[in-house]
Amino acid sequence: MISVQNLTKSFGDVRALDGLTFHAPDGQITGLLGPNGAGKTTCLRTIYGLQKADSGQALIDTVDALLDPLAARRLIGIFPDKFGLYERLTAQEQIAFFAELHGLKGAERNQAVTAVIERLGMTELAHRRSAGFSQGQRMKVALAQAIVHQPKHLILDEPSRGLDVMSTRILRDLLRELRAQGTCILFSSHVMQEVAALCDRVVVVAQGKVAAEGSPDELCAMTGESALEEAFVKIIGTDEGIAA
Ligand SMILES: Nc1ncnc2c1ncn2[C@@H]1O[C@H](COP(=O)(O)OP(=O)(O)OP(=O)(O)O)[C@@H](O)[C@H]1O
Repeated sequence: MISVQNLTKSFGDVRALDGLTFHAPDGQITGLLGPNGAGKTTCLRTIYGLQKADSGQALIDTVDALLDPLAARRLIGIFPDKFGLYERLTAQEQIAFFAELHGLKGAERNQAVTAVIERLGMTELAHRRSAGFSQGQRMKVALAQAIVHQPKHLILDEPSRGLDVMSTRILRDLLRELRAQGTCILFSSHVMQEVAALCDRVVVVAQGKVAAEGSPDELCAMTGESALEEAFVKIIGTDEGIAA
């Protein structure tokens, strides 16, 4: 479970997070939906312990990410907004490196790496260096890195950007499978279709705070709209920064 309480964060005059509070339960996919600049990435970076909030609390199970960012990170798999790969490493070496960072060693590490490569259908890529990989191939390596240690929590920042239909489907199938296994999945997006297709719960963020939350159906009912896109526009009062 990931729980965010009253997070605030300012960059100079910009208030990126302004008392953000929400809860992402285990075994559910929670989507942070908001226009450009709403504070989604800042929130995810805070939960992952990459950024210190000015005040508030981000709990991963019982671990406070602001007090103990390293412990928080161990409980989470992260699919970041910009995934840099080590171009000289093969996909397999790259994934093994991340497995080691998460404390897996020897036979346990090798088994975990082989399992994730098979699960994501990457066998043909495994021994190729990542220089020259397509966007979809890069996505698979980044995803494999994020889940190789079988984290109980998975955070994804705009996961389907730049992906073709096949890669998007692989990603969605995997997220649904992980949800069924009880993983707490939190992802940010400003793509309406992605959120409507995947999320059990949607947290609508605008100007660093929660503007509304609920299932896609609840948000539609709340606003008297039949489509999530229209509901969203009604909630935040503009369609700027949102993709269908
Ligand atoms: N390191 C930083 N320095 C200065 N301002 C920042 C920094 N990081 C974020 N901001 C500002 O904080 C606000 C929230 O940014 P954030 O990246 O969290 O939004 P977002 O919802 O992820 O947007 P997008 O959908 O465009 O990625 C924006 O106004 C942004 O310009």
